[in-house]
Amino acid sequence: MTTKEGFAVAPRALIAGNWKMNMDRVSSEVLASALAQNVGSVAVDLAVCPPSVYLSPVSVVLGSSGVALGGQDCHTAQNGAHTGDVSPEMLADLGCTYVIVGHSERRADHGEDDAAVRAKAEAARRAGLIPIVCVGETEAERDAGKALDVVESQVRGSVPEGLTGATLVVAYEPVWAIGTGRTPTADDVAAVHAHIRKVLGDLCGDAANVRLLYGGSVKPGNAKELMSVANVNGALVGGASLKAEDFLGIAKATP
Ligand SMILES: O=C(CO)COP(=O)(O)O
Repeated sequence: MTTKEGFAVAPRALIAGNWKMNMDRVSSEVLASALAQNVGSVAVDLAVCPPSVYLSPVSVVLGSSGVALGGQDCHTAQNGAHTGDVSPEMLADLGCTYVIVGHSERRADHGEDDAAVRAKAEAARRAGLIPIVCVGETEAERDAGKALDVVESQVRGSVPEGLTGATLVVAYEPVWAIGTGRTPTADDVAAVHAHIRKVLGDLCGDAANVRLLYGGSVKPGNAKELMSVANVNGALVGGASLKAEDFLGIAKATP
């Protein structure tokens, strides 16, 4: 049986919260606890990506609730003289399932290019983590009509070859939609996601099963429309992932 998007077996949508550099220990635990208690009321997979210093307490609170844990970034090495960095093996050791790589804030603030992002995604696989590889155009690139070209080039440069629906997640996050309250139209999201799916066909054996997340100003109020777009298999949520009610509201609005 195949779904309208062509999945051999439709994966559940994934709603992942990128807490970025927010929260403190107690508020992290309170939020994680609310999600752990309510995960049974949603029909999607949930994941949270807290700041690395709070992974451990959040992991304890999540326990065996089924809410998955992820890192926000990782180094490529397993260990060594890399002051301030965290290896994918360390994330796995704390119970992480996922790690975000290539977020636009890291591409912009830390000069990470596609090759660096791909190396991180490969390192994540070495540690058994599922990389959430982020791509997305800037406003100037979209205005110049280059959104599809930019995203294609990022996918080809950042996604390692040979991954599958079980070992890769890709997040489309238009830079101009992050934290701005602005979102692309459903048609624009559909066009980019269909294009990413097509490009992944050259890189992955089962591109149809790779979950493609949309990220950028996803809120409970717009989640239903955005999450209903063809080839959208979930969301990477920033601001609205910091409140249990909003994050769960997005999860509940996701088909
Ligand atoms: O960058 C994002 C998630 O990684 C999106 O952030 P916002 O949901 O705050 O726009």
